[in-house]
Amino acid sequence: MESSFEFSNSLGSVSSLLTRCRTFKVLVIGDSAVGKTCLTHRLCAGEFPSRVEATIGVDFRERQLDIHGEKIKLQLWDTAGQERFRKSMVQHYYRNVHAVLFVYDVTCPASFCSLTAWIEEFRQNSLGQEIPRFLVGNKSDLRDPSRTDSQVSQEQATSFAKAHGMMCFETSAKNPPNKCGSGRRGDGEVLYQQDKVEDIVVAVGAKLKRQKKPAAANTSTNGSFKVLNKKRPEKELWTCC
Ligand SMILES: Nc1nc2c(ncn2[C@@H]2O[C@H](COP(=O)(O)OP(=O)(O)OP(=O)(O)O)[C@@H](O)[C@H]2O)c(=O)[nH]1
Repeated sequence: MESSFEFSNSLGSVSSLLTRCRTFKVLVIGDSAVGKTCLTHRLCAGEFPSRVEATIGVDFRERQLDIHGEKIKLQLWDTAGQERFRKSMVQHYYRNVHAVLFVYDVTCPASFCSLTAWIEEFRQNSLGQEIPRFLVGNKSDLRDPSRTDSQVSQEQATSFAKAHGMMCFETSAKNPPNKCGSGRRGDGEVLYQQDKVEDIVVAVGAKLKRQKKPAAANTSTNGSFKVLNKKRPEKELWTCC
């Protein structure tokens, strides 16, 4: 009796091992107000939040994915863009990170220029590991074809991404396109592209799935350090799948 109980127990643990999904820590960084919180909401919950406040410290959201038959979980770390809300947290952000989304606002060239500083911070804190990085231009719904000078062009984004070895996307957390598309000027230059938000999570998931031996995700959610959170309850950790 006892041995069959032990046997079924061990079968249970084998099957739970087989069905357990790998968790990957994905850092979302960029200037304040580029839309990191809204984007992570959209990526995880499929909706635009009705109300947002500046992130204090970090917020977490999770998204489970099925990539070619393997379940994986992306743990998105929505970090504070404002220096005063992130100072003491920076080292925690980068601990055991598996991927980074660098976010800028396509209608705010200053947020694009800041990417160099964000990349430098990443470089200084990530101990030189080969971590997949993605560039995301947000707020594409605000693009005004008559004011291209005050916006970040697709060409700029593409060449920046290429120079830094990143995949590059342009989307809108508020009004995401249903299908991919692009806009061209008379001379054929691509001014913008439209990526579905889902394409971004799938690209991140697919890249991470291919990683042979991911490090364990950061233990932040089991209280390894204090997370300074916003006051509003909907910003707390939740899982959508
Ligand atoms: N039109 C438009 N507005 C957006 C979009 N994404 C975010 N916003 C708005 O941009 C503002 C800032 O959004 P947040 O998501 O709080 O920005 P954040 O980068 O998380 O800012 P911090 O927490 O300070 O780092 C809010 O007013 C949002 O409603 C978008 O895709 N389109």
